[in-house]
Amino acid sequence: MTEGRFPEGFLWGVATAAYQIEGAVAEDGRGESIWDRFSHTPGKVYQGHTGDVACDHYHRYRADVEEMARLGVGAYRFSVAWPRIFPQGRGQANPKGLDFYRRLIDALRERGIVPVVTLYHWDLPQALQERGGWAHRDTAYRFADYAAYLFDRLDEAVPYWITQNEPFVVAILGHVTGEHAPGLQDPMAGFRAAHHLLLSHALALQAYREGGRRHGRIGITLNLSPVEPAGDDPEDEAAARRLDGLLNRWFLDPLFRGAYPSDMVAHFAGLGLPLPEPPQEEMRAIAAPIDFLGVNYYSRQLVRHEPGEPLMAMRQVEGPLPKTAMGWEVYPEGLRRLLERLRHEYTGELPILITENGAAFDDAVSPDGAVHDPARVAYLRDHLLAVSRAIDDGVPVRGYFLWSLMDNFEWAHGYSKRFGVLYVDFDTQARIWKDSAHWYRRVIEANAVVD
Ligand SMILES: CO[C@H](O)c1c[n+]2c([nH]1)[C@H](O)[C@@H](O)[C@H](O)[C@H]2CO
Repeated sequence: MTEGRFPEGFLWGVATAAYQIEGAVAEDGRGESIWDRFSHTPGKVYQGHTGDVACDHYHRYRADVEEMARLGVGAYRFSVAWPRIFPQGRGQANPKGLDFYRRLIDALRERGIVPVVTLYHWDLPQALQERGGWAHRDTAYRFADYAAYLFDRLDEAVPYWITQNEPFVVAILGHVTGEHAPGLQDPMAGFRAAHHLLLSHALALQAYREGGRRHGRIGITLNLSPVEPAGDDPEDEAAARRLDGLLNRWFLDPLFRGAYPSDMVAHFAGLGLPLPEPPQEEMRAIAAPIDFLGVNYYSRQLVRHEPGEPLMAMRQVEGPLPKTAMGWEVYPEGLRRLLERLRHEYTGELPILITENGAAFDDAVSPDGAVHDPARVAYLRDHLLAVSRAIDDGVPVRGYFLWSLMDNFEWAHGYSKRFGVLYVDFDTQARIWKDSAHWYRRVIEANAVVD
């Protein structure tokens, strides 16, 4: 394959998530989510922004699907809002919630766009949080019930299912740093949540495999990054190994080796965090075969040893490379290296989908009415070239989902960070194609990186 070209049938897509784009948070029976609660809690989100309206996708989905068709994407990755399906997280289902996703999926299929459905993208029903949330084992079983409910009713039309989006972020930012909902700062709750998220994946996987004739493929999405020492001090290298152990291996090892990384278990035990030995049958279920691994890649992590930092004895440092509006280094080579590592250490010939890759930049509408975003075009081009090189080296990458279709609610940053290839004017809800959208359309058409 010549550099920059992609295999026949490569899946080109865009990605979004329910709470970030839908709005209509109290419409048609939807229940409250932890992000509704968190975003309405003063001081948690930039300038008090919430997902109450977001991109109003709940009402504008047909027009948004038309934009996807104009882009020429073959697939669309979106998430189902659990609180629309089960407003209390369990018990009584909400038919109007399911109906919205049926209409969305029908609109996609009418335009030849494959739905790729993420079951959980952070919007836990608040009622389940009040029963303990992900730190409570029962939530994993409620997730499996929710997943089975959707499998039984939507599987005929959904070729790809993703159980969890980024369990690391849910566990650590939601339960240890407190930057995300539910805003806890309790390391033991974080470790319990991490295990219950993996358990929920395992239980949903069992429900999929055992639930009679199923038509699709099922996997999980992890946020993964190369972790590098900021200097050549052996202590910095050890710190990098520790962050790699928590960010990457804490999830990859259970999924592909059936056990938590022993060096990290020992590290936390040494801190007086004796993690309970998980039942072996749970670890076996977590390691059950999946059909693909979803990889979200944005940048690398650069770390130094920091003796005073209580959990990891490390601190992340700013690197020298050009950065996006999030302050993340632009490091496309990291994506190629990550994919090579995955193939050699974990996934082998298992198909990989890049389920998120993209960048935020300070976009603005120019006097000519266009949105010129050369930095995003350059970011996307270089990362697609990295994917193409990995494929040429034999890594079985089967698809790429650009984050994101359109500017949306960027969690604690609210609407201050724009990741879309479509600019959203949140006052009018107008969608304006950025130069990167025109470029991405040409990439898809050519099935290759273009200038
Ligand atoms: C380190 O970045 C993470 O992997 C990551 C980045 N992102 C994500 N995870 C989430 O899956 C999306 O909901 C975010 O909107 C998106 C952009 O921030």
